Amino acid sequence: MKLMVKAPAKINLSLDVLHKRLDGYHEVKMVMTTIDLADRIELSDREDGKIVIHSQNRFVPDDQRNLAYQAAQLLQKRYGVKKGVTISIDKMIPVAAGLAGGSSDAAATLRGLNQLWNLNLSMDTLAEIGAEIGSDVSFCVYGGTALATGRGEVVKHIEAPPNCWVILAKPEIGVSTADVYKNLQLGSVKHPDVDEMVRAIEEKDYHHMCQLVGNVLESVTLKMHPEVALIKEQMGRFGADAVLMSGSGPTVFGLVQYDSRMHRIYNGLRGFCDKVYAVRLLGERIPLD
Ligand SMILES: C[C@@](CO)(OP(=O)(O)O)[C@H](O)COP(=O)(O)OP(=O)(O)OC[C@H]1O[C@@H](n2ccc(N)nc2=O)[C@H](O)[C@@H]1O
Ligand SMILES: Nc1ncnc2c1ncn2[C@@H]1O[C@H](COP(=O)(O)OP(=O)(O)O)[C@@H](O)[C@H]1O
Repeated sequence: MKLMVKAPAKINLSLDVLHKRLDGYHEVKMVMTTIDLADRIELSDREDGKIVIHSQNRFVPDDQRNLAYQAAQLLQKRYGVKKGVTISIDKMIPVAAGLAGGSSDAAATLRGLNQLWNLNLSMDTLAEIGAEIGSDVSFCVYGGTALATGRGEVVKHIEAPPNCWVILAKPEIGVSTADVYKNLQLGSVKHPDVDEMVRAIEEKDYHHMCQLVGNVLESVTLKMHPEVALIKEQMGRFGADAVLMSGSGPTVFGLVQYDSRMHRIYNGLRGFCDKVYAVRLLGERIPLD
């Protein structure tokens, strides 16, 4: 049997880091939301028990390093599944970009295999399993919009943000999330007001939401890669209502409401930047297939 699943990217509208924990992770408080840029994943049953990854993208690992592979392996081991699976990843989300592409592939694999292998697990159980793969995987299991705390795996759902365009610009560099957290100097950062961001979203106050975007990891990545600051500047100049780096970067996103403004920014950035996209917010949770 075959199954297609979509794995949408996320952006962080607000990202604060509270402190470094004893386990080496950082305690975070962030608002995440899914966007209409998604990898497409095809899952095909195998009788030989093997997990096989196919992807045309040379940056996507085809072995145990792939987060989708890890998702399938965890389900096999935990639930004694004898079947295997071929996971074909049609990669649309840029890799190592701060958009949780790998985490979303893992989450989509969990949702899809739950169905393909008749496991009947709840979304909450899939999210718990996801947390073992990576901090962002739990959120990606549900999608939608959430306040994420802990190391990112404690997910509280909130309303979808007011709808708008999201323009994404990714320079031709990849960023290691671990390096960014390692270089973060918490004494000297400006903390965003995450609670106020949640309120603005729930009140569907687009302009207040735009005023509140903030990400403590931004200064770290900007120092490592000055081209990210240049993209931010360009997006602001072309008229985005809010401009912010997503996650650990290097992707910069801009928010706009009007189609005409979206086209102006999109066209202005193309040619200047490696990859540019204009997509809608998804905002709503992914139903259990
Ligand atoms: C920064 C964020 C924001 O959403 O996203 P990305 O930029 O990766 O998309 C996340 O916190 C990234 O989550 P994720 O990419 O799942 O991280 P993990 O695989 O769990 O961890 C990778 C490494 O980042 C560091 N890490 C991650 C999460 C966290 N709360 N504290 C940390 O210190 C650790 O060094 C860890 O070894
Ligand atoms: N399915 C996958 N898709 C993309 N990258 C993956 C995948 N599985 C593992 N990786 C590895 O994870 C790293 C981070 O990728 P990604 O999830 O795209 O970025 P980010 O954590 O910045 O959102 C990549 O460098 C890649 O080697």
